[in-house]
Amino acid sequence: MPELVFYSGTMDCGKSTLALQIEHNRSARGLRGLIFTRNDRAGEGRLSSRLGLVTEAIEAGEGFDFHAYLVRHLTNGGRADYLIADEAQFLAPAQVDQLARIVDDLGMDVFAFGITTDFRTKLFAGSQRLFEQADRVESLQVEALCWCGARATHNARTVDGHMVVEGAQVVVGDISAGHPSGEVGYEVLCRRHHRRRLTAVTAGAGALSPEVLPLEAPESPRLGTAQPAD
Ligand SMILES: Nc1ncnc2c1ncn2[C@@H]1O[C@H](COP(=O)(O)OP(=O)(O)O)[C@@H](O)[C@H]1O
Ligand SMILES: Cc1cn([C@H]2C[C@H](O)[C@@H](COP(=O)(O)O)O2)c(=O)[nH]c1=O
Repeated sequence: MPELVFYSGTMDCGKSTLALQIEHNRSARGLRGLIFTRNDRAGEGRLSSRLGLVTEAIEAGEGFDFHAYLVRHLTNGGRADYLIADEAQFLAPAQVDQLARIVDDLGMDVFAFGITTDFRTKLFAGSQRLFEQADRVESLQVEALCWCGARATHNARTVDGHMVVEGAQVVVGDISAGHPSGEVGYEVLCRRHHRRRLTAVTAGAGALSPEVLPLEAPESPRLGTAQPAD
């Protein structure tokens, strides 16, 4: 049975890498896929992984109709055995419904990849609809880690390494400690540190270190940083 599968997680947990692996394995066996994305960091019409791999993709912007595109493609003699949609959190609910229709009416597997929640811990509309419509929701096996060593479950938006909680939901960007001054970046955190707005910079943690473990211990006063109230 064809399926709509949603691979969901935080930023930097390997979603795009997995999308490229699925594409590689299937095309190596003679299957033909169509690859879609929206707002990839590498630019329009690109699906890129932090491991350095990148492939061309069809940009599924606002108003793009997946079902109509597929029907046109097939009517014109094109072939498609499966479909990949990266950055699916940015899709509109109606576009996710089109993906579900492709599975049901055209009999194709659809693999969607996206982050679950935004920097304010709210579900993206595309992700919410995927949770509602997917046959399966899968977590990635490689866990992204918070600076404290715990599994990262939340995405923080940062400016100069400090977590911010105001701003537009969509700001394309990357996780990195080295953003130029004032530029928006992202950092993955555990819930505990997201709640306290404690990033690696504000916690004074350069790299994951045994000194910040065990996780149960209170944030060390050694760090000397003020902790925002809950
Ligand atoms: N230099 C590196 N060496 C090995 N693995 C890396 C390197 N840089 C990134 N990665 C891996 O790539 C993952 C991010 O992959 P990516 O597909 O770009 O994530 P996502 O699409 O979920 O944001 C990281 O979790 C890490 O496992
Ligand atoms: C948390 C959050 C993220 N984004 C953007 C930042 C990136 O461009 C993508 C996620 O890409 P990844 O391949 O999963 O790293 O989403 C955003 O616009 N708003 C947010 O709140």
